[in-house]
Amino acid sequence: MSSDTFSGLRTRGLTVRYGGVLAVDSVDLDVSGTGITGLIGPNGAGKTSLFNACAGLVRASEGTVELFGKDVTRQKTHKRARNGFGRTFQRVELFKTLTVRDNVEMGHEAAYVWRHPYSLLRALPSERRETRRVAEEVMELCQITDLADRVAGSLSTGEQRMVELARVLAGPARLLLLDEPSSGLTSLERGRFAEILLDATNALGRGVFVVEHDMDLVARICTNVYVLNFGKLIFAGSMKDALASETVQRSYLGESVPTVDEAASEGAVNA
Ligand SMILES: Nc1ncnc2c1ncn2[C@@H]1O[C@H](COP(=O)(O)OP(=O)(O)OP(=O)(O)O)[C@@H](O)[C@H]1O
Repeated sequence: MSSDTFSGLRTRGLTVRYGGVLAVDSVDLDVSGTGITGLIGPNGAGKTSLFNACAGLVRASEGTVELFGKDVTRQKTHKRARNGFGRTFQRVELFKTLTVRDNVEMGHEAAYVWRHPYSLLRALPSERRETRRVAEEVMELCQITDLADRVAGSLSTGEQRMVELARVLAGPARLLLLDEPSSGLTSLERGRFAEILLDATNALGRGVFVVEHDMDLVARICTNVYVLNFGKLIFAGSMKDALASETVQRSYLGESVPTVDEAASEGAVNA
């Protein structure tokens, strides 16, 4: 691995095997801690396995994972979270019986628990004030302030996705790993999600690494993209170049990938 410090997520030779199945084959990533980077590929390409190996949910068979200059390859998930990772899952995972505000505040309180576990019982008044301030700020950015007192379980999937985003933004993570955030959303909701994600991560200076099947959404929000096929990286570069790449088009044969012209005509490519 090169010794220079990289501000984001860097993997070298990252490999994941499940018994005889080679799910991720010696992948090198340099995902910036700013802007939005996509990870795409056909079903079974190894995207979730790669994501999980980065977050520490799956053990790397070989290779290294570095986060903001720190080698986290042997660290457990919660330690990687302390080093800057935030994560959302394919299925929305909120505390369904709590209010939206409580869910979002919990994203912020997690940072205090690491510093002093007693905060679970009693937070300092200054911590409570800061938690409330941050929660209000991210709810505003995610346009869910009017839902703050609603119970999370009573919301639509689209609304719950925004709460999930607000919760991870309320935390200390510098790089957010979003696993298919548009899953279960209508096309109208996807457009709104894209706008809010771009604005909120820009405003807060966070980086995003996103696995997403919806190519229109990927083309709209991602500056750079990695493409996996059969566990191997087959493309790494700008979104514009990915849309123009024959290799990428071939790996998606049968799936709907917007052409460069289509993406540009929608004002989509975020170069
Ligand atoms: N726990 C597991 N045990 C054995 N094989 C697995 C396991 N998880 C994934 N695989 C296999 O590893 C390969 C990559 O799977 P993975 O879920 O990472 O791909 P993916 O690109 O995320 O797919 P999808 O887009 O369908 O979610 C596939 O061949 C899959 O069958």
